[in-house]
Amino acid sequence: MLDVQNLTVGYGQRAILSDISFTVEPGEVVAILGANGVGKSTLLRTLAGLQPGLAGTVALDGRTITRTAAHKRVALGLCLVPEGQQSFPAMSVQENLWLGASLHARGRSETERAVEPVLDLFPKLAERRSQLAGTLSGGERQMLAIGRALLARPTVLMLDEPSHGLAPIIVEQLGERIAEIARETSVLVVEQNLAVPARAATRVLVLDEGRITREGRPEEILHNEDVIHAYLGV
Ligand SMILES: Nc1ncnc2c1ncn2[C@@H]1O[C@H](COP(=O)(O)OP(=O)(O)OP(=O)(O)O)[C@@H](O)[C@H]1O
Repeated sequence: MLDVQNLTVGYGQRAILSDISFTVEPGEVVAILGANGVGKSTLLRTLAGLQPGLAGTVALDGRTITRTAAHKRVALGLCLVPEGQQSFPAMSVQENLWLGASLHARGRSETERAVEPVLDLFPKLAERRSQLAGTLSGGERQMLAIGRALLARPTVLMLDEPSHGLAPIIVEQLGERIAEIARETSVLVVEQNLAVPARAATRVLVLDEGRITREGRPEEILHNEDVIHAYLGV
């Protein structure tokens, strides 16, 4: 599905991550863990086509997209929800979702029908459908950002630190929703918080000093205190 081989990413000629290889298979939630500044956002931005890789290849469903423009990657099914929960603050929750649906849906009734599964997945958004997005809580804004991305019908959804700034109970709920999303859409999530991978990940990779240093099932990585201390500084 998503196949990343020997990817080197960075700024100018300065490599931040070197020789990164991994895959995301159908139905998987792959979590990439790493300390502040290790290059997690840089990796996702590169996969999304928002900045060029320095070396290596990226393929989606067998098709090489290493040099494909960002908007075309979205149309092919690779969607990024960046950190910061961007939506349109002066538009209501449902208007934000309608806009997300407009990539595939035609006309008002088709658009309204298209957003129903997202409102089912996030009942809080259904309750607040007429509220302005700018007045939502941080957790609700995150759900809205994920909901909008889902409306693009991605085959791989990439989430950049979705737990950032959220209360622990909301992070747990978010982890559960991500596990639900993975029944239809593969997920690649970068995190520092262990609660999201603990609830949703099928595989965990650890980034340290520019490389993937560990890879395993969540129970192998997340309960290994040496790994957690050494690589995440928590
Ligand atoms: N536009 C840029 N130009 C040059 N260097 C950058 C740029 N953006 C990020 N960096 C540097 O690249 C490194 C990795 O940054 P990145 O934001 O990818 O890390 P991160 O793992 O996502 O961090 P955090 O967990 O703190 O969000 C950092 O040293 C950062 O200062």
